[in-house]
Amino acid sequence: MTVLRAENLTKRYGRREALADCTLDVPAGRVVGLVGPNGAGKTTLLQLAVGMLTPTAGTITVLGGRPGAGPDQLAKVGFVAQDAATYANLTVADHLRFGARTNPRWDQAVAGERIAALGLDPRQKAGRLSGGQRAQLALTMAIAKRPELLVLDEPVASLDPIARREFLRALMAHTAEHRTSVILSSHLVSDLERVCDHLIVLTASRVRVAGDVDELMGTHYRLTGARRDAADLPAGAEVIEHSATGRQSTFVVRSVVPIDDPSLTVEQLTLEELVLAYLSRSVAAHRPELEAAR
Ligand SMILES: Nc1ncnc2c1ncn2[C@@H]1O[C@H](COP(=O)(O)OP(=O)(O)OP(=O)(O)O)[C@@H](O)[C@H]1O
Repeated sequence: MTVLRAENLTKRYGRREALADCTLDVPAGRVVGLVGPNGAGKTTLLQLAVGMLTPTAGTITVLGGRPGAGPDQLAKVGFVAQDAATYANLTVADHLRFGARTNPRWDQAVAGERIAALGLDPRQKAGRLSGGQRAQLALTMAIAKRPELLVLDEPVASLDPIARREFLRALMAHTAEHRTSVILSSHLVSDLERVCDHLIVLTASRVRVAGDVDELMGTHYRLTGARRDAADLPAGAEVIEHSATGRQSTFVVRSVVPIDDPSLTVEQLTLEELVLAYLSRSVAAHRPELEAAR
């Protein structure tokens, strides 16, 4: 089953393209990491997925339905926005009561346990919580809804390192137990490396690469050897990043067939290195003088 399918999905604000020609097919049951620089279009894609925005062109379906189309669709998707929106004048307990009234599959036990484990005072008003505590409250609301898909826009950005680790651990435990699909955006690639099994890299409004992490790790390589042009690499190797020092060339390539060239040293990449290669390619494309100087 597909959790999110997008075909030529485009969102424009006037003449500015926030997302362009995005085609994706994300299988269910994955924890998807959405990564890209500021302004790449991550929030736009997530808001299209939950129905807060409508496409300018193209289509998007989530769990087989149109995002935001009616109560059934809304109940299936939990969303935590970048600013972890909560109601400043409502207490933590009010939030849980509100969640129980408005969500048909609400799990009060899960909500209560999480609030207790976090040490949050149920009588505290949300406006008096710290940014990180508000993020935790918003995540609790989203989890207790028992959604089939959790969409989290930079959920750990406001958390300290320990809280971040706990947050991701709780998220993983929950998704494993309830088989929830998750799409989360983050700038912290090392966090994504720990928790994600599917990756989408978005730069300058476009999807640069998307796929299961295992598949991506098995088709990307670092090649090092005597200085040469990209044209002299084995057939089928798509160059993602290229640098040269003195007599040596280094390439990050994507290739579906194994690289068999004794004049090259072939190494596996970490997920972080793979992501950085795509991000730096996008920087080079926007600053051609950098590429020329390499
Ligand atoms: N309401 C809006 N009106 C006009 N332009 C917008 C609007 N919302 C977003 N944009 C533009 O769309 C582009 C993508 O924005 P988006 O918020 O999706 O990026 P992002 O990848 O989530 O960035 P960040 O990592 O900084 O949160 C940006 O150029 C942004 O300025």
